[in-house]
Amino acid sequence: MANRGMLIVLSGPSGVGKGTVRKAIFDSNDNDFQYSISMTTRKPRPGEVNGVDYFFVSKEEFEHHIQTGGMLEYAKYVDNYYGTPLKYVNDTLDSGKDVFLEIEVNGAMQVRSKCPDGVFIFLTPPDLDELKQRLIHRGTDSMEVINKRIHKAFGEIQMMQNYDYAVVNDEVPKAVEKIKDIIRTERLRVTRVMPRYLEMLGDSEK
Ligand SMILES: Nc1nc2c(ncn2[C@@H]2O[C@H](COP(=O)(O)OP(=O)(O)O)[C@@H](O)[C@H]2O)c(=O)[nH]1
Ligand SMILES: Nc1ncnc2c1ncn2[C@@H]1O[C@H](COP(=O)(O)OP(=O)(O)O)[C@@H](O)[C@H]1O
Repeated sequence: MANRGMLIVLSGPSGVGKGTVRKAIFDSNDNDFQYSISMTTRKPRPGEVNGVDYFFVSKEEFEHHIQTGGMLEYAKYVDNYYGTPLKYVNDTLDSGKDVFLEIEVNGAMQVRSKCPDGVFIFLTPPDLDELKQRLIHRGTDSMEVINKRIHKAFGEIQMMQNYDYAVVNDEVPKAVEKIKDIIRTERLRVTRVMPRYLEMLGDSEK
């Protein structure tokens, strides 16, 4: 049986550039992990496609998934539900492939308690003014929603200490390289430990 895959969790405040950085990672030709598409009750933004960006569902459908144990984690974020469907993550990890989640901090902490051996990466803005500028520049949210997201960002940034790594998203290509380096290092750490562990098992069986 293949070794179970590694779970990689990227989070950080809204507008920091998680989506941009994640897309750049997945567009690069050396990418070899799988993106877990989240479920949300948020309405699609122009250009967003169901089953590609998110699974867009009703509140009732989302709550049904929660009640039937179909979510690895979920959170309510600025009036909407967001969550990670459990089956895809489990099946993909079981097949030996690494899975990449891009989720907010409360969900990330739920994942951390269920899968402590995951790799938790926090993407942080150079400063809060820049974060606000990015949200305004993106042009997808009303000023009211932007202010709610910035307000939330204060608390989110304090959660950074609960992550294994923090990466500043000053320039996208640099952040992408740092994240790829982290993943490479973590993979080496696992494969370095494995043979020793297997050797020890072998010894004890002698
Ligand atoms: N807990 C959790 N958060 C999610 C999930 N999918 C997306 N999010 C987060 O929900 C927040 C809002 O997402 P969205 O409305 O798409 O806004 P955007 O990330 O700012 O473009 C972001 O912080 C996302 O990372 C998920 O499956 N679970
Ligand atoms: N390093 C960066 N420098 C400047 N702008 C950025 C950077 N990364 C992302 N952006 C821009 O900031 C806005 C928010 O990025 P996005 O990926 O949607 O954030 P998130 O998914 O974290 O909410 C977008 O307009 C994006 O083009």
